[in-house]
Amino acid sequence: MNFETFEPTYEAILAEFGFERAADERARDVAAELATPFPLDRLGDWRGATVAVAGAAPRLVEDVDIARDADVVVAASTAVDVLRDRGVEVDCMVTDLDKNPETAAALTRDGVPVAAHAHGDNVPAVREWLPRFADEWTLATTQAAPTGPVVNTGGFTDGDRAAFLADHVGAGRLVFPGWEFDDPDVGPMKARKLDWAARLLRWLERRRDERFGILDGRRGESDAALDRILSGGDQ
Ligand SMILES: Nc1ncnc2c1ncn2[C@@H]1O[C@H](COP(=O)(O)OP(=O)(O)OP(=O)(O)O)[C@@H](O)[C@H]1O
Ligand SMILES: Nc1nc2c(c(=O)[nH]1)N=C(CO)CN2
Repeated sequence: MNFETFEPTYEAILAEFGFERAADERARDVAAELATPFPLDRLGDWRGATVAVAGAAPRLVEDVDIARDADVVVAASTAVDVLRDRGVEVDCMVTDLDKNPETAAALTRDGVPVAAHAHGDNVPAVREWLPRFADEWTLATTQAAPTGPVVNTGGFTDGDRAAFLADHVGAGRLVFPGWEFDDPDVGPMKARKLDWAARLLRWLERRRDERFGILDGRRGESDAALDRILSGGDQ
């Protein structure tokens, strides 16, 4: 997805959370100073592949085999550690550097790509961690307009950004170990972020003409929200 298509949804997210676009843009510009261009073919060839997009819900420990059986594994944040502890190596990590940046830095040094996200509320982490990453394996991302080496392939939370990235590079089937939208153990802010993750994955599902089982029971709410945002625009 390109930014022009993502922008109306981005605006709706900013409005709901009270995030400032200018703060996201400042964060993006900090990342642009620290990162180098990352041609997306450096991810490897995911075209037509079954890609597991691993989320960090507690159920990931029961879903590990879904990742193990996939052609490609792209994992969000702490999902990487859960999978690696169980013998599943990831092909890419997607993170906003807020929980396990040491894992991300080590992956880049081992030649595993990490999509590191800069947003208005993580600038100190961007400044601290991007210089410790191996440039060649660091894909800097933004949710604002892309600039220089910093890209935006769509999405908001680490997990749904991973799915949008996989889609962007031509993934075949997407499967979703470690996802639980109605997780009773998350706080109110995380729950609202997960609501957006569901809407964004619903949007991706519609665009791809695919069915993601994790969305069963949630499509009505997501469609209503999406239709308010997308009516008249590029669906
Ligand atoms: N029940 C869940 N709890 C946490 N994450 C979930 C859950 N279900 C799906 N996910 C996905 O897994 C991702 C990684 O979650 P984790 O809690 O490790 O990281 P995070 O850095 O707090 O995520 P984010 O900053 O994107 O909210 C989330 O971004 C979300 O997309
Ligand atoms: N400005 C801002 N952007 C974000 C934030 C956040 O807390 N603030 N959290 C995200 C995923 O958790 C993704 N994007």
